[in-house]
This record gives sequence, C-alpha cells and structure tokens, in this order.
Amino acid sequence: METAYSQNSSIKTHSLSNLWRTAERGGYPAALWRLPKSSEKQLIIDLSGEDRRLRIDLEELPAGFAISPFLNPESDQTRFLRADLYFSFNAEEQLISEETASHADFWRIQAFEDDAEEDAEDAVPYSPSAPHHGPATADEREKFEEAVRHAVAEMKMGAFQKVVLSRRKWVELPKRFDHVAAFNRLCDAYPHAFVSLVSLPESGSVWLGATPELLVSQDLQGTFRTMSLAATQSATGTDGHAIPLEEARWSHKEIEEQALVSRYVIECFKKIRLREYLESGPRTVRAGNLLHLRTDFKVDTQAVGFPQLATVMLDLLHPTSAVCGTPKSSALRFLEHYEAYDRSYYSGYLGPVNINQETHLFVNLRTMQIEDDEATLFAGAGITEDSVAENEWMETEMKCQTLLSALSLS
Ligand SMILES: C=C(O[C@@H]1C=C(C(=O)O)C=C[C@H]1O)C(=O)O
Repeated sequence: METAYSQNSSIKTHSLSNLWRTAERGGYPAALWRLPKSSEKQLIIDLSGEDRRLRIDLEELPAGFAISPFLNPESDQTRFLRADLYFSFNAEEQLISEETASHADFWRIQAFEDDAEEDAEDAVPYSPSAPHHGPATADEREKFEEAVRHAVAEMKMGAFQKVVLSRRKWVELPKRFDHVAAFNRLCDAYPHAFVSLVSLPESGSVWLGATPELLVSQDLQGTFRTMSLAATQSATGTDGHAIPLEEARWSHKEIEEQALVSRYVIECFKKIRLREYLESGPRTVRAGNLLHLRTDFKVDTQAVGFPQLATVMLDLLHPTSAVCGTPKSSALRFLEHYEAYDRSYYSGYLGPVNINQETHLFVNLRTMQIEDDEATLFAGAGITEDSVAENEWMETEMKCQTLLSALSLS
C-alpha cells in the first residue's frame, strides 16, 4: 500500500539534529538511516503514540521503518514505525524533501512542531569527554569460549553443522553523547554499510549500527535482492597494511561456513520453487576493519510474476544461517541453552519499508543499544566443528571494534 503525502512547509526550517532531539525528548519513535553507497540521510518520525508489533506484509503496510527482534518465531513481533513525518537530507544535511502522511493527526503534527521550535532554542553542545569501558572480564571470555567448545563437541557428534554464538560488551558513553553526531561519523567511516539510528521510547533505548549484511530488498524496478555473508578476517595484515581484496586467503573452515549460508538461501528459493535467481560470488568484501565472503542473489520479480517475493522470502530467511546456524531448530536450541541471554534486536533485521516504493531490510549487526549513558555492543561468530575457541572470541572483539573505533570509543 502507498502512503499519501502532502507538503508541509512549517517544519522545514529545522535541522536534522533538531528534529532528532525533538523526537527523542518528546518520546516519538524515530528512525534515521543512510543506505549503502548513498549520501542521502532519511528520517521518519511516528506521531501515532502506538507501539505496533506486526507481521511484515509489503503489499499492505504504509511507509515506515521495521525493526525485528532476533527471536520472532511467528514473524508477528516486528516493531513498525509509521512514517507520519518523512525528511530527506543530502550529505551536507540540507533538506531535500519533507513530507507529512495524510493519515497523520493534525494536532500531533502541530504539537511536534511546537516542540521542535522550543528545542531549536535549547541546543545542548556535545562534550567529548573520554568514555570508560572495562576490559571484558575473564569470566565472560571463559563462558563464551566454553560455549564454543561445547558447540564443537556437539557438532563432532553430528548434532548440527553450524551455530552462531554471540556476546555483549558494555561501554560507558561520554556525558551527553550526541546520537546524530555518532550516526554521521559511522556514515563517513562506512560508506558501504547500512547505517541507522532508531529511537524506541517504549524501551527507553536507541539502536545505532553500521551493518554490512542485506536480508531482503525490493527496489522500484521490482528487483529482489538478498545475500549470504559469512567468514571473517581482519582487513589489515600483520604489517599493518590493508590487505588487497584479491589477495585475501580463506581457510577450508571459512569457505564451508559461508557455503552453508548460500545453501540455506538456495533452500529457501527451492521451498517456493523459484529457479530464476541470479547468483554471483562468493567474493571477498570489506566491511570496515574486516573482510567477509559474500554471495549476491537477485531476482527480477516482474519477469517471474512474483511481486510478493520479498514478503515471502523475509519469512523464510530470518534467522539465516549467518546469525543462527544450520539446521536452524538445533542451532536455536543450542543458543537457548548456552548463549542464555536475550539478543533483543541484535541479529534481527531493520530498515525502511515502502519508502518511495522501496524496501531495504538489513541484518542488525555491528550494532549497539544505547540506554542513558551506557552502550551495549553485540557481536557473534559462526562456529563450525573446526572452530578454535580463542580465535572465535577474538573475532567478536574485532566486530565490536567496527563501532568502537569509528566512534573513538576504544
Ligand atoms: C554475527 C555477526 O556477523 C555474521 C557472522 C559472520 C561470521 O561468522 O564470520 C560474518 C558476518 C555476519 O554474517 C556479527 O557481526 O555479530
């Protein structure tokens, strides 16, 4: 479904930071994002006051932004932010376009405008004092490595083939950490990532991330895309120089780990008897301080007469073998027992839905949850029977560095 918009000139004068601050202070859910290889920054604000959890049906939903938790077994727990207000900015943060959904409540728009007016006069400068973060305790590291060893032992007995184990890392943020400034720094540091900032007042948290992994997208031409992304190594060699992509070498374990994800994607296509997909890769790609192996999949949904493909594939794909494991049910059981914490939105998916008639949903990786002055970072590593526990821990440390170094928090 398309959302009807009308122009509204009175909100125009506010800056991106001002709009964001008004949304956060006023408790309006909001999402700000920048698509890979684009310079456009897009912002939506939900004025409805409703905490919508639903199943994504791209044919039905109005324009908005979706964020799904990792655990979403019936696919009906996806948090949906409606785009009552939509703003788009260029790289210099000049407003390119600004729209108000026709269903948005007039009085709520007025109230938001009044708040924005007040906030503009009350801007608080960013104070970049040093952050604190303790090193991970030996206990956390031991617990993670122990879980890896259990996984390896179970896989050697044939219980499953792959499981993605994750952990958290806590960082104290500088006082008055400026969320939009941090978002902008991630945009500059990672031009190929999907960078996003999502404010969820109902949980008192803000999610900030720069993910390299697309889950599903459907563009204006009807092209559906997904990818299999797995296997990780540092993008810099021991001499400190960037490794040229064509010189990256991958072990048998890493090639197999990524192949499992590709097979999983192909199995999903098989379930719906779709053979007309184009597959390219695997190839080495850079994601900030890391290299991964990636295979791209593409379908012309118009040519195959399957306009609802993205909706169907979203249900089938999530959670993929890149964030959960193979087979899915055994991996989930293992995670429940050995990971034993709530991943919340980490390794779920997020992105714009039906914005300018396009949908781009990404896997929520290289991400942190901000609550007041504390950030929780999340990182996982794909474990196969050839995994070495210490190396997997180091991999999660490197994944945390993607955000920490770009935000000068390490
Ligand atoms: C699970 C994460 O990343 C995923 C796991 C990877 C791996 O196991 O090598 C690589 C890329 C992602 O698909 C993460 O970043 O937290």
